[in-house]
Amino acid sequence: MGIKQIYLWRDTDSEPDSNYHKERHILQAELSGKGSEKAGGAEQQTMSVYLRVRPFSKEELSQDEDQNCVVIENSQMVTLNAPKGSATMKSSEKGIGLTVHKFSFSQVFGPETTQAELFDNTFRSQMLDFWDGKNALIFSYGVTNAGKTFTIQGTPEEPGILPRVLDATFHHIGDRQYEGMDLKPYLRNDAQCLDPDQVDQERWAKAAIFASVKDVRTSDSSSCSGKSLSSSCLSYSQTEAGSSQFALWAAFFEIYNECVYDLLQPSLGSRSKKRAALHVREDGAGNAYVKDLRWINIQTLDEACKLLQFGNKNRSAAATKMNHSSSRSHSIFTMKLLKTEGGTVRSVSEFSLCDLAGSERCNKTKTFGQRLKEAGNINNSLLILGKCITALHNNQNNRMKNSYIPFRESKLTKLFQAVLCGSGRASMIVNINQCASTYDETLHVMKFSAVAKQVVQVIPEKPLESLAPCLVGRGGKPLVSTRMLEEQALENVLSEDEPLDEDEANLYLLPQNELVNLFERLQTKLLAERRRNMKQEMEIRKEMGDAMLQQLMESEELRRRQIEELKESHQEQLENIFEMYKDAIKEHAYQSAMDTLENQYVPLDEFLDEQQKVEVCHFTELQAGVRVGDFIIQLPRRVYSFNNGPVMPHSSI
Ligand SMILES: Nc1ncnc2c1ncn2[C@@H]1O[C@H](COP(=O)(O)OP(=O)(O)OP(=O)(O)O)[C@@H](O)[C@H]1O
Repeated sequence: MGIKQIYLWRDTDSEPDSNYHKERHILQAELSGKGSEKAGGAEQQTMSVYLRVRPFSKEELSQDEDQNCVVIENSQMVTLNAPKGSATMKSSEKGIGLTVHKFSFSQVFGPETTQAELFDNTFRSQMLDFWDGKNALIFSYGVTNAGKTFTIQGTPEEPGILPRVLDATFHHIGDRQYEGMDLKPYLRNDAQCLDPDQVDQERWAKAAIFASVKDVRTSDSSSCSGKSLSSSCLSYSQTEAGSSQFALWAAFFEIYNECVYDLLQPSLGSRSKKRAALHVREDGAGNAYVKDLRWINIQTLDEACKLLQFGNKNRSAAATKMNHSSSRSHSIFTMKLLKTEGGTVRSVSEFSLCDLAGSERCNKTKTFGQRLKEAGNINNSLLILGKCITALHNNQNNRMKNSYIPFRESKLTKLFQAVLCGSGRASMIVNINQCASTYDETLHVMKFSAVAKQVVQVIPEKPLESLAPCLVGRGGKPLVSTRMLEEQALENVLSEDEPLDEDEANLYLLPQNELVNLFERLQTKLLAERRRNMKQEMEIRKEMGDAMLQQLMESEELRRRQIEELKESHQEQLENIFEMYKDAIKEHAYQSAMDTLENQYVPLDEFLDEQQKVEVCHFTELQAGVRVGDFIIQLPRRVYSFNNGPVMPHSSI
């Protein structure tokens, strides 16, 4: 396969300082060949994505899993051939998709690659970054049983990347171990100065973990043997001279069903107790960290291995059809290296190794109930990791159109957001097996990694956060002003790494009047710039004002039209109601008239009878009236004759 072998640390006879710088230079030269470039003091580099193909196991060979599905073309190219019966083959028979896929990687490692070869050719540059105060992240990705844990942790006989990084780091520290245990990582990038009580607590916590590991070690096989790897693999030299000292702290946690659990919590042994999930919070600078995560100070490889062993015991593992002991959680081992000088913390760097849960999809693993929920959460966080990587890549391709990157949608991506965005170097190891039965899942993994490979990381030469860790005391109160630390750090950057360029250096040689002129010119420039900015701001404000006014007018017009329409419809309704009333009144009047008529109706016979009666009555009255009239006429005469005797007929009174 022709993998390049580079044993940089073998040269133990030469000067330590020169060794270190020589290593850096060679690695930088290597990196420049792998697509890294420098722009404005920042290093731009596509994310390193390595492929590791694991060998077949005896059972797999006996089950006819070897169907030439994975063919390694060269050190960077691999071909996948769809086997008969796979979904990919069936789709291609229907005319959808291809049966052959080619993928390229930063480097491809075949089944015969040893753990040492893999480590030497991949992650050393990140380890040097870590020693240099920068952050690093490695994550392993692949389906269950593809060799992720083997690559990250390995076995006692074949230690993986993590024990190798630890071993190399302890060799790098050598006798410059900061024994005090009173400087501890705090939040994401800061350090805390512990008082004696707190130091005692740290010691007890550490002792409690190690006490329980002793029992485990006899029964459990550990991936990390605790014996130095230097003799078997590489020899490391102490690299930097000077008064620096180092303190290494480690944490081990897992993300299971979107909950973060501390794997270094001793109480986890008891099955009845429910584990407490930890919260993911943000520090003042927006960096995510796990609140209340247990950090243990480790001073030897043996201690580190015990931690790993302790955490592994706690790791939640659930049976699936594909691999009975498969891990169903993302496990993350994080180291923080505090570099101190004269009681001041110069830098805090972080190195995380993330062993992702198997990436298989639900249907394949035949999962139900709790397992289905697990699979859903695992797939979700991996899906979001994929989405983040795709969005990062898309944004880099099209800088005008920045799309949303969903870092916050899963704990995993939230925690690694800073590194993925360039606060450190991130790399990915893709693990695959060659089995025909898992071909479709493997193809899915390969497609995901193809996108990841295109993500460009812009890593500042000196990330500011690593320059200025804030030292805090009990309760997180700053002990030293951050500004002072920043100034000191800036001073360091200027004095050590960035010699003044020619123009800046010449400034000191200029006579005073020229300096005054230069100052005035700069001041004029500054004023012009400010004026330009102000003008721009005013234009923007005006544009925004106009747009708002326009919007207001439009909404007012809309409202006016709505009111008008409402008025019209009300008017219409009123008119209708009025018409209805009018009709009702008419109807009522007619009805009343009819009722009255009906009440007053007299049949004709009755009416005629009645009329006759009336006439008879009238006649009778008339007759009676005549008689009365006669009587009245005769009355005076009668009265006279009564009084005076008989009177003359017809004489008037
Ligand atoms: N490169 C390799 N050489 C030899 N054996 C390997 C290699 N890679 C993996 N194996 C073996 O294959 C098996 C599965 O590997 P491992 O447990 O690392 O898979 P995994 O991807 O981590 O699975 P899971 O997702 O379930 O954790 C183990 O027995 C391991 O020892």
